[in-house]
Amino acid sequence: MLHTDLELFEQLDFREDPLYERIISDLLEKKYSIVDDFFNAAEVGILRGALLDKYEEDNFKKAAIGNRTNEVIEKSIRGDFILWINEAEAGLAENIYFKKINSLVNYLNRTCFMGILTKEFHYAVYPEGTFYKRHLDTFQNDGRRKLSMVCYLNDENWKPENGGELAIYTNKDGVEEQVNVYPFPGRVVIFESQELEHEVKPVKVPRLSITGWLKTR
Ligand SMILES: O=C(O)CCC(=O)C(=O)O
Ligand SMILES: [Fe+2]
Repeated sequence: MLHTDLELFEQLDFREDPLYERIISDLLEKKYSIVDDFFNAAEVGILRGALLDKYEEDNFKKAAIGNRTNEVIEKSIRGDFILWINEAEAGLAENIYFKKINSLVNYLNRTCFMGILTKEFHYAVYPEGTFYKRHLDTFQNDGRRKLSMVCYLNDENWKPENGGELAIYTNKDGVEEQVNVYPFPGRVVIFESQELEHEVKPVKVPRLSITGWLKTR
């Protein structure tokens, strides 16, 4: 087999990353992965500050269901407010975010041929009393969504009693199981968009996050 110098260089350059390897094996095994402290407290603080500034400037809009050209606002299904993030216009906070996400995406593309070409992310605020009923993310009519990623930006005092847990419904040999993921700050949950139904339980204290999708086209 012939190698160009570049290919050889890329192989030498490759370093196995234990965290990313764990995410990949979780995804293969159970279709989801939960990583605590994907973002550290300082990073979460910066991201939360950026989110709150934009929220207070009234830049968020009620989230809709359906795809982006055929949106319907349905409060009985979801009650969050969102702001799409444009990577080309990313500020300091968003750059911190994308740096880490891009590193993961590069690793996934390099090691498991996932072919992730595009991403889309939005900030989300779930005010008190809101929720997002059980759904599949392809419900958004977007079959290109492969992996869903949610990063929680709540403050360090977040308690399970605040509600707003993400319930992921898994299926083991035809038996459904519910996995509850509490939205602790810095935690990231990644799951297969087309495989796992999930819901956000009613929140009792405003709940902050960045949600996004890694897509094949
Ligand atoms: O915020 C979460 O935990 C999940 C949000 C979600 O399911 C979505 O936006 O599609
Ligand atoms: Fe979802």
